[in-house]
Amino acid sequence: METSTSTWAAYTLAWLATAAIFLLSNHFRRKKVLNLPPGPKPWPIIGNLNLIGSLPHRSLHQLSLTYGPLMQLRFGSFPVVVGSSVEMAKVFLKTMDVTFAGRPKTAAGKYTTYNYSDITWSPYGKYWRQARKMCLMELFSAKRLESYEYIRTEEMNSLLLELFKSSGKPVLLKDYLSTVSLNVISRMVLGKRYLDESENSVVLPEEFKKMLDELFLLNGVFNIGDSIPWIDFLDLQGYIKRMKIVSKKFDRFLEHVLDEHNERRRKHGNDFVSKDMVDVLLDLAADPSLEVKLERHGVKAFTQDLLAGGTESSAVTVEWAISELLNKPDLFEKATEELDRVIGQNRWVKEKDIPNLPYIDAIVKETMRMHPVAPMLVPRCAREDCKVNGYDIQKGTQVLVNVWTIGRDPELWDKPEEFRPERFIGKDIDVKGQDYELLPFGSGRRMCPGYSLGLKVIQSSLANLLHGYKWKLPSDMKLVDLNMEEIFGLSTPRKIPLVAVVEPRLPLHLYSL
Ligand code: HEM
Repeated sequence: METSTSTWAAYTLAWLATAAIFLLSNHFRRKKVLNLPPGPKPWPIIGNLNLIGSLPHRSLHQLSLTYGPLMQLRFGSFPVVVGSSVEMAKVFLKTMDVTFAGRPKTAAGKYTTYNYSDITWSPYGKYWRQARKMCLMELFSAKRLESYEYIRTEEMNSLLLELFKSSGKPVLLKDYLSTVSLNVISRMVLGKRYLDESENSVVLPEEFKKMLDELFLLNGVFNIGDSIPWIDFLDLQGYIKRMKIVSKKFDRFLEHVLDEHNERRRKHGNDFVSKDMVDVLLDLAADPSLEVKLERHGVKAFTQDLLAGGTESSAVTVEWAISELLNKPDLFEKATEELDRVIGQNRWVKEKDIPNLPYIDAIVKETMRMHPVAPMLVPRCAREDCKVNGYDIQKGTQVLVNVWTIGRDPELWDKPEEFRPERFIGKDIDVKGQDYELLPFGSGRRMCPGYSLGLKVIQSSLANLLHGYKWKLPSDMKLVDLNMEEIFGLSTPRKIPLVAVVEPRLPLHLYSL
């Protein structure tokens, strides 16, 4: 009996030893065979998170100077690959776009976008493809954008009037800009300003702007729990708590919007005509032929994406443009010389004038080169194991394309630290995802679907702000005091919002719009 027990024990031991050797050898063979891109050595548990500061695009830029344009790091337990050159951007966003068209799973996607039901965070697949088709055919078609031009003009006029009322006094520019963007997008998406105090709204405009700022920040931050999942429940930075709070506030607002839209639909019966983007989304949600059903939470998630995407980014870009120009007064002169020559002193700039204003266009491009709203785009994710430049990239690896680094590459740009719009004059470089040295909207399948709306709002607000007003810093501030630092989130605004003083520069009758 004793002999048979010890025989069994010996058998089991031998079996376990063989299994362990097999598993270990497999593990080492796999490790040896994988040829990962170069990168800093990761620490246990935290990986390379210790190397990432509060401005991650700058930290990764520094690392890329050591490890090259294709490097691999570990954020906690997850591999992250960073592309920092035109060639790498082309590989990730063009040549191998389908492979890298995924998005990583993040707490932000889960808690703030109805469990990845929006466009930005939804995984690559039928649902997302259908969403993009809706954007292309319905929401952002040239015809639809044109049909909303009158909204953009009315809102622009009210910005120009409001600024006139504050002439000579210090103004917080971003507040004015985000009001215009919010009103434009709100009227296009929701059918009315909604956030007017006079409209008895569920959320006041100031509160809504704070909600958007919070949403943008939380969608861009490095939440440690995303990288080290087993401590996720501790919510060490408190971000998840904040995500839940902000998404509850959005949900209350979006529920109200959908109820009102459905009520209007019921009231008009068969005579109902869709007039805004929520109507279009509700039409699609009711369409039985849709390949993937669009549920109520999907309509809410899309609506939130459109409101968020459309408000913050344009305001941030115009604020940076004016800040850079304040730093270089001679550029103001060049811009106003062009405006006076092309538009004249007796009218405001219209959207159709933009193609005739190459210097304004160059200022916008130069601002987007130096201050891309999303300096590393929105993270992508490898959908399968693959090879890039001979290196192995494993399925699930997060991919960042550092367009901030590309914008500072001295081999591409002469004196890249200088704000010089002239560099774009006579050059055939555009921002629409075809020229990989300038990708403020990304490129490829996941490129920003709202880019043409964003560009229209940015170009015409900047042109009119420069045409209609002289800009200076408040009298108690000198140029050297103008802090040009940024903060990181899903957008990258000025750390200290710009305060400036405006004086009208056109005949006064033009300001009674
Ligand atoms: C200055 C204006 C804007 C800038 C700089 C900007 C920038 C970007 C960038 C860099 C991306 C990620 C692209 C990628 O992953 O390759 C993106 C995605 C997106 N943007 Fe924009 N955007 C702007 C305006 C807008 C507007 C006006 C809207 C909608 C009203 C919008 C909606 C979106 C959406 C829904 C996505 C996610 C696309 C997807 O994952 O398929 N954006 N944007």
